[in-house]
Amino acid sequence: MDFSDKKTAILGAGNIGCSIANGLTASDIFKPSQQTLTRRRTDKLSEYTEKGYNVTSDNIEAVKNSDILIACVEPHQLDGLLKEISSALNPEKHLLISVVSGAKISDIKKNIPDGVAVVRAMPNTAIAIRESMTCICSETLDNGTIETTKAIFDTVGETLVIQEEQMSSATALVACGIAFFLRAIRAASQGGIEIGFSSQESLAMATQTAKGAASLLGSMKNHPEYEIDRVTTPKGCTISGLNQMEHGGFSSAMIKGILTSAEKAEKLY
Ligand SMILES: NC(=O)C1=CN([C@@H]2O[C@H](COP(=O)(O)OP(=O)(O)OC[C@H]3O[C@@H](n4cnc5c(N)ncnc54)[C@H](O)[C@@H]3O)[C@@H](O)[C@H]2O)C=CC1
Ligand SMILES: O=C(O)[C@@H]1CCC=N1
Repeated sequence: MDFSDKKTAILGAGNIGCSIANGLTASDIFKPSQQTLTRRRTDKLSEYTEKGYNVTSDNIEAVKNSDILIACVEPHQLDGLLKEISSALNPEKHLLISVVSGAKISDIKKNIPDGVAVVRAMPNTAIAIRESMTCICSETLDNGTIETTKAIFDTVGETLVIQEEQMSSATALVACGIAFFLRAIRAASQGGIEIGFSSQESLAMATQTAKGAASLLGSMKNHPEYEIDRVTTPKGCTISGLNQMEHGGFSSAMIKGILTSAEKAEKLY
């Protein structure tokens, strides 16, 4: 899909908003000059101004100058943002993509004019380096908005179209999930320090090993347990370590954490 004559506005350019902007630029689907970033304190976006993005605190101006709007504010800030931009929204022109956790499409539609296309997307911060897993949903699959949204997010990682009822679960697994795996890498590197590596060496070794594990699954398409079986030599040291981790509740802690995050995500708005 060609977006060369389209413009985007990231409304609320904080952590995920800036990550999305970086990813879109890295994918070359939108040049910085095609992207507007809004934030109340624009001084915090000076590096983006220098790179050629349009930076403003004026959401209405951003909406008027753009075709694809990506709402990236915190859940409690969403209603205020939507009420502010409502008069500038044009059903003939705008596609509104919300990455806001917990806010349903029906919630969003209460605050905007009839007919404006609304899609929800749930990316993660790895979108900045085009390695996001982004889950997408809309009310209807037949008006082209999903295709457009998918075409955008396909350039910055993998995408999956899901039902809206699954969106809080997706939030836990893919958006929060980045933090879960980062914490796992940190834990591994702490273990590495205890067995003799410097902090830097240990983190580099844990990071590359985690990347290798993820890439193995991505390339070979095998179940993790199949790949684990290839590492666990009978009576060897891997199974000893793995079983010790399970005695400590490793899998259980990850599963319970994901359930807790999904429940919280549902209540965020
Ligand atoms: N951080 C993450 O990894 C992910 C976050 N999300 C969702 O994205 C949303 C944003 O999360 P974060 O980026 O972490 O929060 P954040 O607090 O870093 O970013 C929100 C930004 O919006 C700005 N803002 C608030 N009201 C505004 C307004 N009326 N006009 C312009 N700017 C305004 C704030 O100043 C802030 O910079 C949340 O709803 C969150 O649930 C979704 C996926 C991943
Ligand atoms: O922690 C949060 O609430 C947001 C949503 C997913 C990632 N960050």
